[in-house]
Amino acid sequence: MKRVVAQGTFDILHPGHVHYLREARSMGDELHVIVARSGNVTHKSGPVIPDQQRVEMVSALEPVDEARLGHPDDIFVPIEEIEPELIVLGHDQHHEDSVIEDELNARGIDCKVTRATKHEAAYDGGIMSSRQIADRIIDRRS
Ligand SMILES: Cc1cc2nc3c(=O)[nH]c(=O)nc-3n(C[C@H](O)[C@H](O)[C@H](O)COP(=O)(O)O)c2cc1C
Ligand SMILES: Nc1ncnc2c1ncn2[C@@H]1O[C@H](COP(=O)(O)OP(=O)(O)OP(=O)(O)O)[C@@H](O)[C@H]1O
Repeated sequence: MKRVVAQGTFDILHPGHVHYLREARSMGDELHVIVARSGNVTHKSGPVIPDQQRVEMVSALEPVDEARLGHPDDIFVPIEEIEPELIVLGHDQHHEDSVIEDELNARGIDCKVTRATKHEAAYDGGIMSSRQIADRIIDRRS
């Protein structure tokens, strides 16, 4: 069984998320998803959907075998628990591949890191970003 890990905020779901999770799942036999705690989403506006609700929605997606809320302080704790062979970073995730690889090595975790591809909308008007969906809601409701 090759376990693969994907991760992210997954605030307002869209086809870009489905693409990423399908691609990550295709790289192994079992897909585990770590959902970022809102307190750890500091590089952009925090999610509007509560932590447990984002986990519930990600768990319901077809490529996902298991989704869990991330650790509050140490992002490598769930990795140590899951013991994946591969971590699949999203195409635009701000984490540096080499920094994660170095920390995995430092902790003696035998796990590779790769990056997924970007998904473009397959039709006119598709919105492939939670932030853009939120912006449109604000725009249309104000
Ligand atoms: C390998 C890895 C493990 C992560 N584990 C956690 C975690 O345990 N807890 C958490 O809150 N976020 C975790 N994250 C999420 C990030 O710290 C960051 O919040 C996440 O990339 C969300 O931003 P994004 O949706 O823009 O990618 C992890 C990210 C990576 C790459
Ligand atoms: N269009 C897309 N194509 C491929 N992967 C995507 C796409 N959008 C998001 N992802 C991936 O899904 C994971 C979770 O993404 P995230 O929750 O940051 O969504 P987002 O829509 O990019 O958010 P925001 O618009 O708020 O920045 C990340 O690994 C990200 O790279």
